[in-house]
Amino acid sequence: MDKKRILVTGSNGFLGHKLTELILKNTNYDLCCTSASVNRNPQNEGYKFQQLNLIDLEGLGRLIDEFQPTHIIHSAALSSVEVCENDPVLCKAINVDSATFLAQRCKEQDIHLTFLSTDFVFDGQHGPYKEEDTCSPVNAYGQSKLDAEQEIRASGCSAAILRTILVYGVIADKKRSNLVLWAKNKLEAGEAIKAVSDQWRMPTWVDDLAAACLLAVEKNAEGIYHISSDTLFSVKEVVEQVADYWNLDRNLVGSVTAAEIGQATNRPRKTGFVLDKAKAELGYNPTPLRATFERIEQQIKELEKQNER
Ligand SMILES: NC(=O)C1=CN([C@@H]2O[C@H](COP(=O)(O)OP(=O)(O)OC[C@H]3O[C@@H](n4cnc5c(N)ncnc54)[C@H](OP(=O)(O)O)[C@@H]3O)[C@@H](O)[C@H]2O)C=CC1
Ligand SMILES: Cc1cn([C@H]2C[C@H](O)[C@@H](COP(=O)(O)OP(=O)(O)O[C@H]3O[C@@H](C)C(=O)[C@@H](O)[C@H]3O)O2)c(=O)[nH]c1=O
Repeated sequence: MDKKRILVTGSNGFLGHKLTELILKNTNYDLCCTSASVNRNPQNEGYKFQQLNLIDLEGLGRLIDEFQPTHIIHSAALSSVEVCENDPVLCKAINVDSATFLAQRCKEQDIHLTFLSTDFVFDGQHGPYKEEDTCSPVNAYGQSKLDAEQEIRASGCSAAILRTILVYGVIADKKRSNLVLWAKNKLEAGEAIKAVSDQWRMPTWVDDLAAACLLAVEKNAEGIYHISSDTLFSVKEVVEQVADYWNLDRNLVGSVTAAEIGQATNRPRKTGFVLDKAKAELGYNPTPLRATFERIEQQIKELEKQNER
């Protein structure tokens, strides 16, 4: 059986690192990675890497012609809410126009597209959300992702749109922090932190998200799927779970409201997802929070050993 040829965009990113690691473990896949900067993944053998700015659509088209992917996992994005608010032109170019171009190419060349989207397509007034619930983004980032979703669906290409939430975990690139690592590192340093008490999320372990992407690839899945953990926590409760698991001082965990950190209007208050469709159609099975912490602890130790070599 011919190998699947997977092109991953945003390979230097949080999810991109995990996707590279997971895809390289499977001999049925050939991998090509692309990202705006030079390859930051220390796992830099066994696949083609092409540095490319996605604004260069001609260059992106040439890469697709050269690599001839059967599947594209489009993970690249301007993923900062604030940057997207401050630079709507750049936000549209990266988050919408590149996705639109890829969808058109995928339609023309019969390539399957997996697109990463977000809970920020919702307004956060009625979570947890099903895939068919009405979208009403409250920030430019969420709007750009919804616009991309709509362009992809209008293209008629074979596509899975995976929406996810507040991704956490550990990768080799220490520059890419996230809620869990931020809380763990601060509390281990004995530093007091303030966690948001009035935002509710179903945080997603990056390893589960990468696995979900490959489920979509394997099944040539079509449509929108909600991918997250299946327990709704306030952000502060997630941080308290981190303190409890790693036996850190809960008293260092203070409260802050979304309004106090300038996130009252530009972030949805309560999201979370109903996972029935992803579980039934993809076989998606999220890892419980504390079990993800156990795996993160093991991965941190493995990375420390690799760094000692
Ligand atoms: N992290 C989260 O909590 C969530 C993420 N998502 C979505 O999942 C996807 C992956 O997220 P995550 O891994 O956190 O993203 P990151 O921000 O960690 O990585 C995004 C990657 O996109 C690349 N990129 C950005 N602009 C360009 C450009 N102009 N040309 C080429 N590459 C570019 C960057 O490349 P480089 O580093 O080389 O410059 C970066 O590595 C994104 O689409 C995001 O919107 C959805 C919900 C939650
Ligand atoms: C700065 C700060 C943030 N927080 C919380 C707020 C927020 O819920 C969480 C993460 O803060 P951030 O602003 O980095 O993350 P935020 O931009 O809210 O996260 C989003 O990222 C994009 C890519 C998405 O698609 C969304 O699903 C979501 O994951 O940390 C605190 O608790 N205390 C703090 O001091």
